[in-house]
Amino acid sequence: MKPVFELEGLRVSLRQRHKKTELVRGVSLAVEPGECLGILGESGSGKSMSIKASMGLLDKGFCVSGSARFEGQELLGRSPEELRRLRGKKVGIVLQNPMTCFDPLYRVGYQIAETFAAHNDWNAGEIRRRSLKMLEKMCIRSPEETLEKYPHQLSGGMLQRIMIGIAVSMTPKLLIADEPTTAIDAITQFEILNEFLRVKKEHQMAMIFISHDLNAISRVADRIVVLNQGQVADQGDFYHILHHASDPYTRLLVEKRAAVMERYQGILEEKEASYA
Ligand SMILES: Nc1ncnc2c1ncn2[C@@H]1O[C@H](COP(=O)(O)OP(=O)(O)OP(=O)(O)O)[C@@H](O)[C@H]1O
Repeated sequence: MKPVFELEGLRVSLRQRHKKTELVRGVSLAVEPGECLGILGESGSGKSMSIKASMGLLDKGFCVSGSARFEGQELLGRSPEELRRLRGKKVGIVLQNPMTCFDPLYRVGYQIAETFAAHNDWNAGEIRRRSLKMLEKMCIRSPEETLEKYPHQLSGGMLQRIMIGIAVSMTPKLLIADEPTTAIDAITQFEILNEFLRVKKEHQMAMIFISHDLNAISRVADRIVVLNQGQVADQGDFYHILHHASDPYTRLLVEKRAAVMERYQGILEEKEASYA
């Protein structure tokens, strides 16, 4: 099957005065149609940088080389306008902090409508109908009222759900979620992950799910690529990562997860004992 998206030997460096820092050092990966690829790695491992570099989201100071292809077409070297059109329509992107994606000065409904209008030729009535339908689908109560609200009047979880809803409404070929559950509490995190699972099942779209959290990734990803210091350290399905990964860095992530689970189990047992 032809990949929807692939990176081949992607390199990103930053030149500051006379110093050149390599941030991404030859990353190769591919996402098949209908597949969810998890990119796992600790803060600073190059997860966001790899995606931003391929989608034209980096400033001029960065130097990008190698290859990034979407549906077989090279992305590196394309004009900012071409890449802007690609993002939003064919590639949906959901970022870590939904607050930064909404303008605090405008009502949520206006901002949804603006995005819909920028990528489609829907008239005002169609935009309103689709906005309400999207909010209902994302399980937002009182959709009509929500459209009238300003971002600060909604919770982080609600805004994140709306961001996913906007991205999915464009029926992109690829949905990229960069740490979409990091800035929200555990219960909302659980709901947002369910949302991704539902979208994946319903739309059969290719997805990239970026996270430093092996638990979160294991719920949605079919395959996981582990990044460490700008390089691919390991890859395989969750079972492989959990039981057969040989890379020391990957093992460290797995052990950390086991330690967290053990601690969680201990707290639960303590609580049960105190109730008894
Ligand atoms: N704007 C920037 N200017 C200079 N260096 C940067 C910039 N953004 C990221 N970096 C550096 O690039 C490297 C990779 O960062 P990247 O954002 O891809 O990490 P990440 O794995 O996505 O982690 P996080 O989730 O914390 O963002 C890190 O060393 C980081 O310090």
